Amino acid sequence: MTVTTSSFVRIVEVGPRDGLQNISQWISTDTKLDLIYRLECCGLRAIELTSIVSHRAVPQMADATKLLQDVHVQKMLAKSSVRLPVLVPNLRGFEIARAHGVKEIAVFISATEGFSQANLNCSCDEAVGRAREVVAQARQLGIAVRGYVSCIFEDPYDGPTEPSSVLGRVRELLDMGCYEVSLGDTLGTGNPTAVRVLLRYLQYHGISMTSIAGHFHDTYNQALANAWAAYECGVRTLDSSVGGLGGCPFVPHARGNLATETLVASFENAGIATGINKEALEGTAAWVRDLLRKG
Ligand SMILES: CC(C)(COP(=O)([O-])OP(=O)([O-])OC[C@H]1O[C@@H](n2cnc3c(N)ncnc32)[C@H](O)[C@@H]1OP(=O)([O-])[O-])[C@@H](O)C(=O)NCCC(=O)NCCSC(=O)C[C@@](C)(O)CC(=O)[O-]
Repeated sequence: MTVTTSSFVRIVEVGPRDGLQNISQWISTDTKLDLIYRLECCGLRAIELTSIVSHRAVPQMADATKLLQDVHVQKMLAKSSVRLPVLVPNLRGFEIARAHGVKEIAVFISATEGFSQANLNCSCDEAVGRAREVVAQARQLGIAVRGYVSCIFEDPYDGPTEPSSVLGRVRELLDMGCYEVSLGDTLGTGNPTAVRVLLRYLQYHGISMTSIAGHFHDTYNQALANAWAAYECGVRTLDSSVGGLGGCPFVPHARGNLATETLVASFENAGIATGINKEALEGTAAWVRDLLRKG
């Protein structure tokens, strides 16, 4: 692979949503807003703000509406310089997002049944149906939609995932109008070989890597290597979370995402631009670690 200084990778920061959603201690709305503001100041230009989901399922996201009403968030939403997706599982979540001026949402499905039931309380096909309704309405209103497919390598309840299941779900999301599909190694059991095999399989079946993002959890310290494997296969969008926060409440022993500061340092050191201020990001990561230590 030839790496030139004109190479670029786009980072989608998922810290305020995926990063925080599995933390049991309550994090105040002000602290969440502070995190979002700091991330923006680091130069991140795609920040997943929150999710509008059941407060019983994910208590940490219960203040999504309050967060979206914040004056600074409203100003950020009014500008077009930062993409600020909000995760929604159904039309109800979409309606709330829309009413608060959200210009981008993310819908999420699983490649596997066990996780779909645990996460969304419905089958994969039902989840696709809900996503389709949401995407149709969003598209009519000019709201951009990102899609996620979870459990690309393994499901915590069903075991290994068939690549054909991933392909089918990716196609469905793209066909319904998602501009990009983020592939979630939800358990973090992937490795660079598995990433290459899956991405080549998707490419072989006509999926363009320009419409794919990588979302790697770091359970076995493979997330950075997996990000590189994805990059080598042509993926130019990678999800990560400052401080390596993250995990899904419906994955037993879930571990964090690839840390944004690790991703940025590794790619910048290899001459691949991220547009992010490394020093400011390190400062924010230290702030996050301090915050969680204090509890
Ligand atoms: C999808 C449901 C709601 C279905 O839940 P359900 O029980 O099938 O649906 P329901 O319609 O019967 O609603 C249950 C309760 O949720 C409420 N409700 C219903 N919809 C909403 C909404 N939009 N916003 C707020 N509240 C809502 C509804 O009002 C009701 O409230 P209650 O009567 O219990 O007080 C539920 O299963 C849920 O919220 N699940 C949360 C899933 C979640 O957030 N998971 C974590 C994110 S996914 C992830 O982390 C993976 C990813 C994306 O990062 C990629 C990767 O790593 O793989």
